[in-house]
Amino acid sequence: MTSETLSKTEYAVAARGLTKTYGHGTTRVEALRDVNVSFERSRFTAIMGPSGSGKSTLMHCLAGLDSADSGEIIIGGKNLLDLSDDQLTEMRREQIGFVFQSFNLVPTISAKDNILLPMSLAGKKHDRNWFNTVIDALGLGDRLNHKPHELSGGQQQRVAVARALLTRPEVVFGDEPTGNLDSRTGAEVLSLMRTSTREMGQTIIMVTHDPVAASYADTVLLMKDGIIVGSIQEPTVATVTEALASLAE
Ligand SMILES: Nc1ncnc2c1ncn2[C@@H]1O[C@H](COP(=O)(O)OP(=O)(O)OP(=O)(O)O)[C@@H](O)[C@H]1O
Repeated sequence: MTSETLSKTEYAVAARGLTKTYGHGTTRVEALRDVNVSFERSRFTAIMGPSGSGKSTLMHCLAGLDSADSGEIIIGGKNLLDLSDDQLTEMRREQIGFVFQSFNLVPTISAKDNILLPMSLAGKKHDRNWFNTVIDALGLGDRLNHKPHELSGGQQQRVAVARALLTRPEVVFGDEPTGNLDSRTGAEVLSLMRTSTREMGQTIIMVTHDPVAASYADTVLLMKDGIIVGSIQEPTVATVTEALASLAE
């Protein structure tokens, strides 16, 4: 498929022939070996696989945080590998949202200002209706004037999710977004992420080690040794656990 045909599809993110190698000689590691993958719009996808299988490398390359050696990555009709550094920065700011394990909120400003920060940095005004929709959906209405340290871990992560959703990015990437939360709070955040795909049309791609977190996704992609080796539709904790066990064999 060419970049032109990829950009016209219903995919929010698509990659073809992605390779990434770290190191040289005896320390050479092929972290991605000719990865071909497409992520449909409005779907929640979890990427799973054994340690070292290439999950983080794939996510970092797809999100433009790391550069692939070859291949193409199409987001919003553009091939990331063709963009200049400035264009890539703009793409990350406008088309890509991030939710990290460690929340990454600015401690000195309120929840509301944290949520608005990417738009303020881009010099853009936010759409008040959309802001209210996101805040209502995430149940943050009475927490907006609090600073991050005045919020629980779950509330802080909901602020991070709201911040990611507010720009209406083409895709939100999550890196173990519930890794620092207890199971009940994690379940709440995952449900909200799932709701954002169903009710707001958001596309989410999440890397996780946790079969419970993955069971909230529509699809689980399984990686091993730098390639995608399978997928599970409508995953359950049991099907994911079983698939991971068979990958480890
Ligand atoms: N900066 C780096 N320099 C050298 N090798 C690296 C680097 N980053 C990753 N690797 C190697 O690339 C391979 C894939 O790593 P990656 O972090 O993508 O795997 P992962 O599936 O996310 O692992 P984990 O589940 O442990 O986080 C591993 O063999 C890793 O050691």
